[in-house]
Amino acid sequence: MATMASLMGSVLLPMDLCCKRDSFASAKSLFLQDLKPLNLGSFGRRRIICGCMAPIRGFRPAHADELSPTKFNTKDSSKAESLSMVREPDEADVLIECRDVYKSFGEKHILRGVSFKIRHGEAVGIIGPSGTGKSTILKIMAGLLAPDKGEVLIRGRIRHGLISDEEISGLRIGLVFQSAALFDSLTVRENVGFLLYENSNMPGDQISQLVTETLAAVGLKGVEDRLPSELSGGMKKRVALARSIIFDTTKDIVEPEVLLYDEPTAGLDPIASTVVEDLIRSVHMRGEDDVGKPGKIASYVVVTHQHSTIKRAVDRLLFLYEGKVVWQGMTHEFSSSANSIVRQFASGSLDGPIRY
Ligand SMILES: Nc1ncnc2c1ncn2[C@@H]1O[C@H](COP(=O)(O)OP(=O)(O)OP(=O)(O)O)[C@@H](O)[C@H]1O
Repeated sequence: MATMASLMGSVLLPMDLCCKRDSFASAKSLFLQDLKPLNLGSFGRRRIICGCMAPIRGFRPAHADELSPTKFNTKDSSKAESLSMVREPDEADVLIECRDVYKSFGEKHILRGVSFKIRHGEAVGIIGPSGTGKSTILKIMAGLLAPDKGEVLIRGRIRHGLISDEEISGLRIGLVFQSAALFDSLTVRENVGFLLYENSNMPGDQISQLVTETLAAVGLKGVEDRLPSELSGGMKKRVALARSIIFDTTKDIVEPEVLLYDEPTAGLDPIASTVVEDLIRSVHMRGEDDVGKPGKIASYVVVTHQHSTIKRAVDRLLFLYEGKVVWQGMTHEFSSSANSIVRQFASGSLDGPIRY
């Protein structure tokens, strides 16, 4: 059974099984087999491929009525004023919202009412002790796992169940797992262009050109024909990132993309970590990629334990502990927080409310 998968541009790829096959065709057939452990078998293939990518047209936020200026009598200024005071001004910028999310595995109650919002343009870190559910919440955001209770809203619309092209619109969600998770039997070109070869009408030479451009954006040149086994760990992570940011440039509408990174710097030496942290920044819309173009990722979320990644790659932090977000704030506020849980975690002390 695949223990890791990557959701890239809304598509799941099997990871650790790929090395057992030696052809692109085999990888394609594994693609669907591996979805079954994730309980996605009932979805047709097209639906999985297009999950999270339904057209933005006709998009209507859950609170569209409340937000409408015609909802309230404008003469009732006190009501309008009190509403404007409680409503956050940039609600329309929210791309993903987790609202009171619960998740258990058997008797283990992992998430117990997790709520937060990811806004357009944000770079957010999720931190917290081991086993507290950070990867679990990423998978729930990506649509790989369904919450037991609570809601995930994608651009204001509640997502029902797992990824499905009919229910989610206007947002691509990419999940980049800790291991680079490449198809070992495919070349770098085939890995990076996998979705486009499989699901777009783009001609092969156009995909190949796009692959080369995307690899250049993450600082890789001349590796298209190599196999993953011929790359260093850091290069593999770059290839995985290229695979998650490539998209069909012939489409009329390109939805914003949120990238979810699960421990992207785990296992890397400090310098290699810095390279990856800068890469994460560079593909973000506020950054600049390796060829000097502005990045295209609208927002990203990084689960990490690494102090350097917290400091270098994210602006805002969510601290998850005992199934809830117990603290959130800007990265620079983290080390000076008075919250005893945060203080203990930041100092690595054995004394404090966190027990191992
Ligand atoms: N599919 C699953 N089935 C059973 N238990 C699971 C499953 N997925 C996660 N868990 C359990 O849920 C808990 C939270 O796991 P998760 O990987 O989300 O934690 P985490 O905060 O990311 O941990 P770490 O920082 O160590 O990576 C763990 O105890 C884990 O064993």
